[in-house]
Amino acid sequence: YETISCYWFTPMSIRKMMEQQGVHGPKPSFLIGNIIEMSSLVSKAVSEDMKTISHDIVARILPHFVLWSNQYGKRFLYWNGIEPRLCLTDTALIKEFLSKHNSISGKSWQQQQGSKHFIGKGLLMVNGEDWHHQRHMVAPAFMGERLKGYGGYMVECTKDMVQSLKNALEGGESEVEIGEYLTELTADIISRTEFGTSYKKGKQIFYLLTQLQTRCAQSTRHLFLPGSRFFPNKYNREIKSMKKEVEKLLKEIIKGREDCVEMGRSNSYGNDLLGILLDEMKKEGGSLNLQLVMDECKTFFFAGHETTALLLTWTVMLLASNPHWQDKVRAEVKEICKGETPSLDQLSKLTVLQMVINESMRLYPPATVLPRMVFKDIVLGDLHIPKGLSIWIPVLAIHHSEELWGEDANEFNPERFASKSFIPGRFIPFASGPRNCVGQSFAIMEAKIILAMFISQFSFTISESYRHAPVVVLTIKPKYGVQVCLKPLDA
Ligand code: HEM
Repeated sequence: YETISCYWFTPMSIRKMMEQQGVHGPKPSFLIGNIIEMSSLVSKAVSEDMKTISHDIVARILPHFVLWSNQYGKRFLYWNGIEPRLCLTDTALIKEFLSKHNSISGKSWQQQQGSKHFIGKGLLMVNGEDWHHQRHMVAPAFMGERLKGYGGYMVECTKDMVQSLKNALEGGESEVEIGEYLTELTADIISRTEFGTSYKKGKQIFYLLTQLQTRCAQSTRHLFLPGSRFFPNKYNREIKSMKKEVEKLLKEIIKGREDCVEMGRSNSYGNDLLGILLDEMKKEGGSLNLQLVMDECKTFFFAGHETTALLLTWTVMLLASNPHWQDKVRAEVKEICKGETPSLDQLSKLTVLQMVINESMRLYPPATVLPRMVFKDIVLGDLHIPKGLSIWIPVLAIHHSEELWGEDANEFNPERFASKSFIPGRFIPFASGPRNCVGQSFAIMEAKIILAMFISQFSFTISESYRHAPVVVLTIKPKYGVQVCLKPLDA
């Protein structure tokens, strides 16, 4: 009875309840919901590259949203397998939901299962009390003086990237795929932030983790099918051995720190994120165990590495194809930083750069959707939301809405961020409310340092070989990377 109730009665009663409130949507098929329709719409939409560099990408990335919102209105209900999802684009309701109902909503079972082998019970995937506790423990690592302390790593790592780009140019290359360089750079930075001097081993761990993430995504593709996690799976053995390898390396770093303290060579576990986690693990009554420390390290790499690399890659693409804005940013950096590497005080004065970064995250938000499951019945505006319903916030569609941003919503126009008075809730690249991105200030500081240093060393144009083809694989990516032609400015 429980199984039938879980797979049939409960979803159907949720559907009926939402229909009574005027929320309709596409008819679901038994067990698979609307998954087949969704994936065929998406594969058709991305089957061809875009003909020009147009930012009108909602119909390409979220074709199901476009189809169903035209058919059923701004709020509609669709089914990810047996999981009913309410699509919500009303910015006032989104703001209310993310700020007021955080304690009784969170990550769904499907999301947790899909990521359990690579980030386990780290901050991104936990709910309730565990989330509250973990968030309060790690948040100080990304605030105030500690945050400022990471600036030096960011500058050092960026200098290395600038040097490798110069070497590539001297070696005869005039065109580079900038995404590769920026991904390597953000991996370096997060590895130093987490592991300090052990960052080389940290990076080795993270390479393995990236492979593990791909394997986990492949092996959980059918998770929406009830019982599928028990199916024999060709990836399972590989996942197990990669996970073991990652955790063996993490344990080696942790053991090294413990030995240093025990032998009296150091009186603390370190000033980096790992140090904070180990302090909590070692303190009397501390709530962390070794597994959680490792899950948290993996989570921060996963959440903070690719997102920032993509923000940077899309921003370079936008500046390469909008030379007027590239010149404006360069002039600002020159005026404020006077040819030196940017200091932390100068970063807040780089307002044109901040406007460009915002516009880049508006057009290409690395996290295109925010799914949150509701664990208790709630009232949200005029809607009664039953427990078990997922709220699905299509960030990309909200960021491109003409109703919210005006007729030029699909154009690159950083000027729109010159005024700070914009409707709350319509710009949410880092989510909002208590469960927003804990690394938001870190990411902005990192992006500003890297872009300021890059733009004062090189001028760049988009290469003829660049093919505009944004696709979503968890985050929004350029399918073939971003090829730019670089010219060193000091040449
Ligand atoms: C441009 C860069 C970034 C973007 C656009 C971004 C975006 C987001 C978003 C939208 C969320 C909410 C996800 C959800 O609840 O479903 C999130 C959460 C999170 N982000 Fe970021 N992020 C960025 C960079 C970073 C960095 C650099 C770090 C770490 C150093 C980081 C660590 C995290 C963590 C740990 C969470 C989970 C927070 C929680 O659940 O309490 N992020 N991020």
